[in-house]
Amino acid sequence: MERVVLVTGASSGVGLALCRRLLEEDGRIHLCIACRNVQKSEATRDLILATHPAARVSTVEVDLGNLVSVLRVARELRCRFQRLDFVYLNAGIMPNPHVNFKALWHGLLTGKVLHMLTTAEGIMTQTDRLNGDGLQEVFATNLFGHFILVRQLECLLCGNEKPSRLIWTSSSNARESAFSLSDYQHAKGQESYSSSKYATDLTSVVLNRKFNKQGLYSSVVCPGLVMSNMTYRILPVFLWKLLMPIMWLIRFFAKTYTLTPYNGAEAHVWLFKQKPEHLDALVKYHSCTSGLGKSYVEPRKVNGAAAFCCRGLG
Ligand SMILES: NC(=O)C1=CN([C@@H]2O[C@H](COP(=O)(O)OP(=O)(O)OC[C@H]3O[C@@H](n4cnc5c(N)ncnc54)[C@H](OP(=O)(O)O)[C@@H]3O)[C@@H](O)[C@H]2O)C=CC1
Ligand SMILES: CC(C)CCC[C@@H](C)[C@H]1CC[C@H]2C3=C(CC[C@]12C)[C@@]1(C)CCC(=O)[C@@H](C)[C@@H]1CC3
Repeated sequence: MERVVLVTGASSGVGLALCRRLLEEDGRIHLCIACRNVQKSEATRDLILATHPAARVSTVEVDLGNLVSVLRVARELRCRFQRLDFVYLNAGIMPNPHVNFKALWHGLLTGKVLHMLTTAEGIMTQTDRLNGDGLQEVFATNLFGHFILVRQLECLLCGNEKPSRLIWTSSSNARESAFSLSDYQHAKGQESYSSSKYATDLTSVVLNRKFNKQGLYSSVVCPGLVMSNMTYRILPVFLWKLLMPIMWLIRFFAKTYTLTPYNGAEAHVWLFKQKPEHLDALVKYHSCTSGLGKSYVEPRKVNGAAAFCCRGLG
């Protein structure tokens, strides 16, 4: 039976590399790519078919920051498919990023520089805004749109012969201290990206609690630092290119400097091959690349997730 795999944010970066890598793993899957509009869907399908001409690739359009669009695509998917085996919840944004280089320099003096270079803790802020639905844009796009999509697709994901899987692209920038239940959309702070990714980690834990019995399993991954449209909005492309030799050097000390979308998709592809019953719901799977360029996956506990579960909030 062919497996049906849905990937959001498939038009570029990690999502596009993931689509190609999944087809390298199993050329018989039915890949359904979700992009923002028809032009992007068709261009992405052409790109994928150029390297995998025999692949079965279909398209759907969704703006994850627009609830009407999410409900519409869920309806369309329910009509088109009888079940979904894998859903990669990968689309994401980081609008108006700002890097505090002074704090990075201070980190160098206080010995925290490696932590800063891998998590961006204390050196990155964003300016968020309200979207058309009156929700904070980062929360809505990175988490809430995906969450509503999952809930709307329950009938395709639960109670199937084989377990179905949700795989969320989170981040090592996810931080407990950036998230607050009393301001879960992060309207008041300037770390909306970090908050949305931490909320994603917790959501995955809670989804496992609720749905494992019905054969649906959820995992979170971090692709590491990847050169993509997202990072090209943080610093200009030419500067990243100039910094490339330094980043290859940093990679000897910071294994999460995966740098390419292909390497960044390592954990996503690894999870595709694992039995979900053997995975730990409280772990985030990190794509890593060694100094010599070898890719591998490292599991790390999600900070505060166990405590969150114990408090019974799930
Ligand atoms: N790059 C990095 O270093 C890291 C990235 N990540 C995460 O990886 C994921 C992929 O990002 P990456 O590949 O780097 O960046 P890209 O910007 O290349 O990819 C983001 C994808 O999300 C899509 N997207 C954005 N907003 C929406 C929306 N409202 N509705 C539907 N699709 C949308 C984009 O579509 P469109 O082409 O239309 O804009 C694009 O396909 C994100 O979740 C990001 O947070 C995590 C850790 C590190
Ligand atoms: C590496 C260079 C010599 C200096 C670059 C400084 C900063 C622009 C980067 C240092 C740490 C980076 C980082 C991210 C963006 C660029 C930096 C702030 C992310 C926040 C990108 C998105 C993510 O999800 C995180 C995992 C990244 C963490 C590290």
